[in-house]
Amino acid sequence: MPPAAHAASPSLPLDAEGIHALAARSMFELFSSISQGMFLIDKSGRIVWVNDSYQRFLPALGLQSVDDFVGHMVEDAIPGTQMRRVLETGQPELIDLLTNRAGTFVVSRIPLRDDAGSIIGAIGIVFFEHPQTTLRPLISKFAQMQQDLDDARRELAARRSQQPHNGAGSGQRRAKYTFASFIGSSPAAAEVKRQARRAAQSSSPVLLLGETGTGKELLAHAIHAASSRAGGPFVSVNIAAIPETLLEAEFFGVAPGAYTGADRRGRDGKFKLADGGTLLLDEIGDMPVNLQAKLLRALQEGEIEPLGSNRLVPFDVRVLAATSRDLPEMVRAGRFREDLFYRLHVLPIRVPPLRERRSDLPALVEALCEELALRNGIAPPELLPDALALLAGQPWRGNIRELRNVLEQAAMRSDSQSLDAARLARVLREAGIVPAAAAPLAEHLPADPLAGDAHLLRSLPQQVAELERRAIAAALRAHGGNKLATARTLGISRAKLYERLENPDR
Ligand SMILES: Nc1ncnc2c1ncn2[C@@H]1O[C@H](COP(=O)(O)OP(=O)(O)OP(=O)(O)O)[C@@H](O)[C@H]1O
Repeated sequence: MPPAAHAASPSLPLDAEGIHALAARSMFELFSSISQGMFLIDKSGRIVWVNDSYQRFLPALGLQSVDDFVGHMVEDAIPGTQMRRVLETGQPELIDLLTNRAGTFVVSRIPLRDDAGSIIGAIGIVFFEHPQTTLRPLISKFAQMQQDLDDARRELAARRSQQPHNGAGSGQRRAKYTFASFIGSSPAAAEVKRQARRAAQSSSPVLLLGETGTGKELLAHAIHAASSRAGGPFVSVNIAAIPETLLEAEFFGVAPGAYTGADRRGRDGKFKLADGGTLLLDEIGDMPVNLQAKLLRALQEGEIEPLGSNRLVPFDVRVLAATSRDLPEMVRAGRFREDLFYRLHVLPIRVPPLRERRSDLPALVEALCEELALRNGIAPPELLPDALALLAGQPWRGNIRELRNVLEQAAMRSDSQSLDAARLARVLREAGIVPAAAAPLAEHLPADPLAGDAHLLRSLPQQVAELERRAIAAALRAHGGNKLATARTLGISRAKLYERLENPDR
């Protein structure tokens, strides 16, 4: 039975048993006062006691008074509760997340036993409500630590691959994404994936052109992962992020003895690190003109000259380049070498902005919400139809990166799991975006409205293949990835489905 809610009596005998009883009682009182709420159930699962602070959750649970709570079976009063599991297993659950109509909570469930060790009931404790906001500092700290750990691991891998007995091709730098990571089945997304898959089969340079945040880097990873070099390293260098004076060493490396001090031993450049694999030259439009000539020479000769050395070192690297700048315009203005442009422009791929593939928005939102929920340890936010329509109306100049940031901010600032248009509009304004009018939900449209009929002016087999791809993707989504159910819905055999999935371009 619930202990009295007053301080422990000083008259208790202070033998071992008495101290134990005192400790148990003060722990109970401590938890009752520091937590957001606490209740007890008996061994049948009936609620027998609730403390005062818990009672403020009752209206959100749809209950009028304590009488609707105490005396009722726990699962009737608290949707989604796992208290019965504790009665059944006898195992405490020290920390768990519970989400129901009243919100998301960090909870503890502790079994209660009698002197003979039999379960006589359980204590339910709510430690935090709205962990998305109350635990935010903790979650951010954890995310930061995770980031630091990832950085340290990358650094370590980079150092190892620079050591002479552990070659750069040891495969520690792997692609982070595959084509499956590129979400979207709109005509524009399907076309860019088709071109990128083709590019993966070739060894020529690829130039990824598109606005910021459209997924150029993601596609570069995917091209590498699907290419014959997938077993080799994938190395990326962000030219815009490196000071001009350090770029040459970063690209081509430094010979031993070229510098005094810490760098005396020499250092491999990105071309060496990517040997046997793929090198992404990200933000190639930011390459200083004097280095453009050196890069062109390296690409033409297949050899680099580390700083401070007079030796040419051959490399075996497949080069991908990406930029959000207007490279042809830069060539016209004399800010980018024409010969280097043509050297890189062998397989150009234009990655479309989000506003040209608005019909991908629902799928992107779903994938991004799941990703951010996993990363932040929260339940994935759900967007109500008016919220999706609002997102569909925005120009998204920062594209998918901007969409992801907006969703993350909305999820972190919201106490509820479902997000409506009003809440999102507030987040957009706080992010400095004046919300544009909502647009009809893309999934109700026959095709991408901005694409007009242009997507129909292609060969029929191409369009049929595309329709098949979209139908397969939609059926897979509807069946949560279950291939047998997908094949049944589409009226094809499972073998045929696998064949199509493996070779979507047929
Ligand atoms: N089609 C997509 N599906 C899922 N996520 C995507 C997609 N495209 C981009 N993203 C995500 O959006 C973010 C930005 O993508 P990425 O860095 O590849 O863009 P970018 O075009 O290289 O941008 P920048 O030019 O600014 O470097 C990444 O987190 C990426 O995972």
